[in-house]
Parts: sequence; structure tokens; C-alpha cells
Amino acid sequence: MNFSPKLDGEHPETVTINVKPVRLPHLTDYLPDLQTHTNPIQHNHFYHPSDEFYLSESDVIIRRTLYDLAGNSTPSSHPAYHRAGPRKQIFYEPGEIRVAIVTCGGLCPGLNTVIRELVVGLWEQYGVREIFGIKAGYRGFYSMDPVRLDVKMVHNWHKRGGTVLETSRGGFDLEKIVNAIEHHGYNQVYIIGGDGTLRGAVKIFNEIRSRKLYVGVAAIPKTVDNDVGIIDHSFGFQTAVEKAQQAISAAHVEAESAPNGIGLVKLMGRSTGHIALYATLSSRDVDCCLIPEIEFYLHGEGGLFEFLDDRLKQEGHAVVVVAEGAGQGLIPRTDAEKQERDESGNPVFLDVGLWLKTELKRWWGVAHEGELFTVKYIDPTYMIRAVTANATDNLHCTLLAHSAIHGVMAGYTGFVAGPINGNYAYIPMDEIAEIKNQVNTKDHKWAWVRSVTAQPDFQRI
Ligand SMILES: Nc1ncnc2c1ncn2[C@@H]1O[C@H](COP(=O)(O)OP(=O)(O)O)[C@@H](O)[C@H]1O
Ligand SMILES: O=P(O)(O)OC[C@H]1O[C@](O)(COP(=O)(O)O)[C@@H](O)[C@@H]1O
Ligand SMILES: [Mg+2]
Repeated sequence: MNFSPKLDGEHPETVTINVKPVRLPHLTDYLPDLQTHTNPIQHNHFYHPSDEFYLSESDVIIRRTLYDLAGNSTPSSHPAYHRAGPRKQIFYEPGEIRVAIVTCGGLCPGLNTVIRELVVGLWEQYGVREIFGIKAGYRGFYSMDPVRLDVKMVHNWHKRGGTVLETSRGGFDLEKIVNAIEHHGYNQVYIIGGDGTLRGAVKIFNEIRSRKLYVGVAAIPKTVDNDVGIIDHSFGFQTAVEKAQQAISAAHVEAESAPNGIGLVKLMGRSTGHIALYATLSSRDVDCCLIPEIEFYLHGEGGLFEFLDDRLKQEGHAVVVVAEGAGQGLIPRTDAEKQERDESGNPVFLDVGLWLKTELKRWWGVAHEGELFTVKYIDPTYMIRAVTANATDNLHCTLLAHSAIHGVMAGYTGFVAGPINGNYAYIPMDEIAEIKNQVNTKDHKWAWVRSVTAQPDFQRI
């Protein structure tokens, strides 16, 4: 596919962009004789769909929106993903659909909204009545009884934090999970989880495909850390940033109200500092933001303590925000601690906030013996994710859930529903599972953090 925007003035040439549609797995790849059915939305009196209401394979979203028209560093082709939305024909008979929904990994604001909207969307738009919740993450497929869900039951779930279905880490046993899917006769599986969950979902999808099962698998990316690649942002992230403001404000008040006061806030962010970065930019009370993507150091020229010394002299107080995964290499730990992993295999972190607090006090004691100094450490980690989604995230969760449903009904499988450039798209699971969204420390946002805080760049002099 080509399109050729005409440019006026200085750039008279036509620029051709080669758009490459990204192929999505489809049930008919291995079940070629599947029957199609008219989408039941066609007869839903609330919708009255016209032909434009439906999307087709030719509706795509081009991933890249920024171009250098001088042709510098322009790749030869541009991936375009299928747009999410209802298709005129579906590959399921509504009366024969049996759905499983599971939530895995850590909490994230909006989980319950996604579950609710999956149930409501399936029930109201497609007439599905066999909908089951899998308890406690992947392990629940084979070790617990499923919970039957209906619209009445989930009515208020979007007003609750956490996940009513419960979640867990670990417990991924591919054989047992796919056996359970077969045993229970599920033909649609909706998986809500983060990077680890998505890697598991790819395996489940591959196994289902190799067994040639009539089962569509869709995932909805969940991560409070916003560390899943390709998509614009994950649900719950904005709520978490908003919630983090309260901790930063409290740290600021505490710091301001003491001679040489430091307010220290630890925010979530296992290997990416998005929450810390966005919270810093929106708060403007932060003097220094430490993220996993930037190695920092404490002592010497250009270090954290030299900077804070200066800030305390000038302002009398300072606020430091640290992402939980920052500075992990600096914290002394035993060999056993270095090997420690959670049940999913994620490295277990030491508390960077507590360590920093101790180091700050030690430094001050030596550098300014006898002078008053206070560090107030606030750790709101679970408070920013164990909350109800805000209005924007709730809407986002709804659109994600409905997008996933329309995609599965259309026979697509092994995909993730997510926002790309403000529109909802279907992305192959294996592609998204391997791409981490890290803070780009070379772009304007990080430069903006530096200009707001005037913090050091921690490039050793
Ligand atoms: N590489 C993997 N292969 C299969 N399953 C995985 C993989 N990584 C994680 N999982 C499973 O995915 C689930 C959630 O993973 P976890 O890393 O805890 O959270 P998240 O999905 O939020 O990143 C767990 O049940 C875990 O066992
Ligand atoms: O819930 P736990 O096991 O205490 O883990 C905390 C971790 O969960 C998170 O909130 C989210 O991580 P996941 O998206 O990988 O589940 C991280 O920010 C944090 O490091
Ligand atoms: Mg993760």
C-alpha cells in the first residue's frame, strides 16, 4: 500500500511512504472451513448499524506518525495495524460461545472495569451467556473452579479497585492451562496482564494453534508501570500518576516545614520510570527524579548529594522522587539477595527509598555535623495502584474490552487490543510481548524533567 502526501513550498516533491499491513493470526489459518455469521449487532435496535459502522481488513492505523521529510532515517516500510472495531461477519454462533476471562500479575487501576466491560459487551452486543471468570491468575485455569459471570453481577465492578477475580504471579503451566481450556469448552479466552502475562499468552496461543483448537485468544495489556511497548499507554497509568501527586505534595509539605528538610517519595516502576517522570512533570514540586533508565551516583562532583547540598542551601528543602527500580545496582546485597526472584521470575528489589534515606542521613552527619536535617520517606507504592480507575482510564478500559471482543468475534486470535496514535488497534501478541517501553532519555520529555528540576545528568565528570 502506498500513499503520497503532496507538500507545498520548500518541499515540492511527493513523498511516498510504503505502508506494510501487519498480518494478524486468524482462526481460518488452521480451521479453513469455519462458517461466518452475520454480526448480531446488525439486529440490535440500539445500534442501527450502517455500512460505515463496520470495519474491515483494509482499515489500518500506521504506527509511525512522525517523519523527516528530508528522508533522514526513514525506514523503507511502515507497519500498519488493523483497526479495532466490529466486523460485519463474525466467526462464532453467539449461542455457542463460552468465554474465559483471567487477570494475571500485579494490580492496576481499571482491571475490574475491563472485566465488567468484557462481560457487558459480550452479553449485550453479542448475546453471549456463558461467561466465566478464572480465579487467581493463570494457576486458576487448572486448580480452581471458574466463576460464572453475568451483567447483573458485574454492574458495579468499575467502582472497585483491584480485581474481583483475584490475581497471582507464577503458576504458569502450559499443558495444564490448555488442557483446562479444552476441558471446559471455552472457545474465547481473554487474558488481562502485563509483559509476563503476554509472554505466557503467546505460548497459550501457540499451543492452541498447534492443537488446532477452535479457540480465539486475545489479551488486554495491563501495566501500572506503562512498560508495554508499541501501545500509546496502558490503562491505569494515568490514575496512578494522579494518585502519586498526593504523596509528592505531602513530601513537599513535610520538607518545607523543617530546616534542611528532604521529602523522599518512592514510586512504582520496576524497570521503567514512566510513573516517576510523569508525576514529576505534573507536580513541579520535585527537585530530583531518579529512574531506572539513568544510572545515578551519590558522592562527588555531579552526584546527588552535591546537588541536594546546593538545593538545601538555596531553598532550605528538597523533594526527591525515586522509581523503585532505580539505583538497584548501588544497594549492597548478598549473593542470595541478588538471585532472589518472585514467583513469576521477576527480580526482587531492595527498598531503594529506605537505602537512600539511610545514605542521606549518613552523608549529612559527616558533611554537616550538628546541623538540623530531616528526611521524610513516603512509600505510596500500593496506594497508587490499589485504587479505582479515574474517568479517563475507565473509558479507556471500556474501549479496550470492546475492541478485544470485536476482534475475537471476527476470528482474529493471538492478538492484543491497544491504542496506537489515539485509535484502537489489533497487534500480534508475539510482537508486543517482546517490546519494552522504556523512558527515552534522549527526547524532550526527559530534557523537560531536567529543566524543571535542574538536576544533574549523572554523567561522571
Ligand atoms: N516467559 C513467561 N512464559 C510464560 N508465562 C510467564 C512468563 N513470564 C511470566 N509469566 C506468567 O505470567 C503471569 C504474570 O507475570 P508477571 O511477570 O508476574 O506479571 P505481569 O504480567 O504483570 O508482568 C504469571 O502467572 C507468570 O507465571
Ligand atoms: O505486586 P508485587 O508482587 O508486590 O510486585 C510489585 C510490582 O508490581 C508492579 O506494580 C507491576 O508489575 P507488573 O505489571 O509486572 O505486574 C511493579 O511496579 C512492582 O514492581
Ligand atoms: Mg511485568
